[in-house]
Amino acid sequence: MHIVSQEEMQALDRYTMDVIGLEGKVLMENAGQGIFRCLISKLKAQDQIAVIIGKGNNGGDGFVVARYLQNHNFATDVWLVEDQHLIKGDAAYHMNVFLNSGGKINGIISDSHHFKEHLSNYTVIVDAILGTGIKGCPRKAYLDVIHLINQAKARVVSIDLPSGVLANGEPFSHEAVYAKETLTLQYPKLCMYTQPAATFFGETDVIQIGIPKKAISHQGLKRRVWTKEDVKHTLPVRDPFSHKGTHGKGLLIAGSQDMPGAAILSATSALRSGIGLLWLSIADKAKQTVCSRLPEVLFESRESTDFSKYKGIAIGPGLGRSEDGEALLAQVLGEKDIPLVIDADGLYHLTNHLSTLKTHQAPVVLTPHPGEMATLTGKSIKEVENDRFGISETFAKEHGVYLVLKGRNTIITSPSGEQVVNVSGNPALAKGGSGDVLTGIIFAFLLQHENPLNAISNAVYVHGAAADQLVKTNHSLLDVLASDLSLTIPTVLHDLYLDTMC
Ligand SMILES: NC(=O)C1=CN([C@@H]2O[C@H](COP(=O)(O)OP(=O)(O)OC[C@H]3O[C@@H](n4cnc5c(N)ncnc54)[C@H](O)[C@@H]3O)[C@@H](O)[C@H]2O)[C@@H](O)CC1
Ligand SMILES: [K+]
Repeated sequence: MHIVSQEEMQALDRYTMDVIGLEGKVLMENAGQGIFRCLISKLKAQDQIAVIIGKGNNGGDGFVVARYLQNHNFATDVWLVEDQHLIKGDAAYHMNVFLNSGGKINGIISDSHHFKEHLSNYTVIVDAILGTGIKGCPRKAYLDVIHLINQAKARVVSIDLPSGVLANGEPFSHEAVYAKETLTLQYPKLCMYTQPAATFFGETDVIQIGIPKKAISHQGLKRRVWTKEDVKHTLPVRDPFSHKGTHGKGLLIAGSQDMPGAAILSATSALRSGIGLLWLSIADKAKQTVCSRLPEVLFESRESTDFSKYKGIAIGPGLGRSEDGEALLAQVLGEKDIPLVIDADGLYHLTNHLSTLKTHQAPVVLTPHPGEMATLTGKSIKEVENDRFGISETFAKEHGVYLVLKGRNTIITSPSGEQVVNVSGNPALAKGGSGDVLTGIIFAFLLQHENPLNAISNAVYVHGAAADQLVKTNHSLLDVLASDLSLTIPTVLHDLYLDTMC
C-alpha cells in the first residue's frame, strides 16, 4: 500500500476531479460513507456522539458522517468550530445536504459554555476539525477545542488525521487530538510513521474513497508500506535442483576480541536465513571463542586479499574502530562488483570513504541507526529524526546506495529514491545485538534475491516479525535477547512459507 505526502494526496484528489471528472463532493460522500461504515461496527445503540467540525474539507467529511449517523438513529450532535457562512465548496454542499436532511448545527464559538457543558455527556467524539490542509500550529480557537477534546472521556475517532498533526511528519510542539482510532482516507500519510505525530493516531484503518487507478499510476507514488502479503509474494522460492553454491557464497567480516558475540549473531542469522555458504573473517584473538559456536561456518584469514570467490560481503558487526578495521573496509570497497552490506563499525569507518560509494557497480546496503545516520550526514540525531524520509532519500540518491534507516518503522530507500516502510517489530528490539541479527538476515536475503529492495524489505520484516512472535508467545518486551531473535527466524519463515512450501 502506498504512503502519501500532503501534496501527493492533494494531487491525487485534483487529478481525480479535474482530469477524470469525479467530483470532489462524490469523493467526500465516499469518504464520509466509508468512515460511517467502519464506525458503525463499533457503536452501541446508547452511544451519545459528537461530530466536531472545522471549516475545510475534513469538516465536510464530518457532515457526511453526521448525516449517516442521524439517518441510522444514533444520538448525534454536530458542533462547528467556525461560523456557518465561512464554510465553502464541497464542505458547504454537504453542510446544506445535512441541514436539508433535518440536521442541526451548534456553534462552538457562539456557545462555548454550552459546548464545554455538553462535552462530558458524549461517549464518542468524531474529530473532523483539521485534516491534510492544516498549516502550522492550529489557531487559538482550534487549539482550545483540541484541548477540550483531549480532556473528555469519550472515545475519540479522528477522520483522516488527528486534528493538529502535520501531514508530512514535520516536527511540532503544539497540542493535537489524541485519537483512540484514526480512519485515514485512501492512503496512510507520511506522518503516521514519524514522531511526534505517530503517537496521536491510536489504532489506524485506511478507508478507500474511490480514487481511480489511473490517478494513482499518473502520480507515480514511490513510497509504500511493506506488508506480510508483500513478503509472501516476494520471498525467493528454492529450485529443487539448487545446491549450496546457488544460495550465496558470502564473506562476513565481523567480530573483534571485545565483541566476538556480534559475529556469532550475524553469522547465525545469515545461516538461519538461507545463505548457502558462509565464511567468517574474525580477529584471531576472537576466533577461539566463536569456533565451537559456529560449526557451519568456514573461516577466512583476516590477512586475505583475494575476495573474488565471494558473491557478497557484509562488514561491520563488532569489527572495532581500529585502523585495521578501516583498512579492511577500504579493501572491501575496492571490490566494485561484489554486493556489500555495511553496518555498525563499518559505518563508522565509512565516513572517510563516502565518495567511493557512487562508483560501486554492485548494490551497497547501509544499515545505520539514527546516531550512525547523523555521523554519516554530519547532522544531529534530532535533525535526522525530524526528517527521516527526506534525509534517507537525499543520502541514498546522492551515494547510490540502499539505505536502511533503523528505528520504529524502519525506512528502506533505494538508490532511485523508492521507499519502503516496515511495520513489523516492537520495542523488544531496542537492545544490543539486534542490529547484528538484522545484518545477517539482510546479507543472506540479498544473496538469494534478484531485487535488492525486495530482499532488504523482507529481511527487515522478518527481523521485526521475530520480535513480534517472541512477545506474542512467551516473552515480554523486556527480556528478548538478540540470540532469541536469531532462534526465532525459523518460526517466522515457516509461517511465511506455509502456503508456498519452500
Ligand atoms: N476533494 C478533496 O480534496 C477531498 C478531501 N477530503 C478531506 O479534506 C481534507 C483536506 O481538506 P482541506 O484541504 O480543505 O483542509 P482541512 O479540512 O484539513 O483543513 C484546512 C482548513 O483549515 C484551515 N486551516 C489551515 N491551517 C489552519 C490552522 N493552523 N489553524 C486553523 N485553521 C487552519 C484552512 O483555512 C482550511 O479551511 C482531508 O484531510 C480529507 O479529510 C476528503 O473529503 C476526500 C476528498
Ligand atoms: K481530523
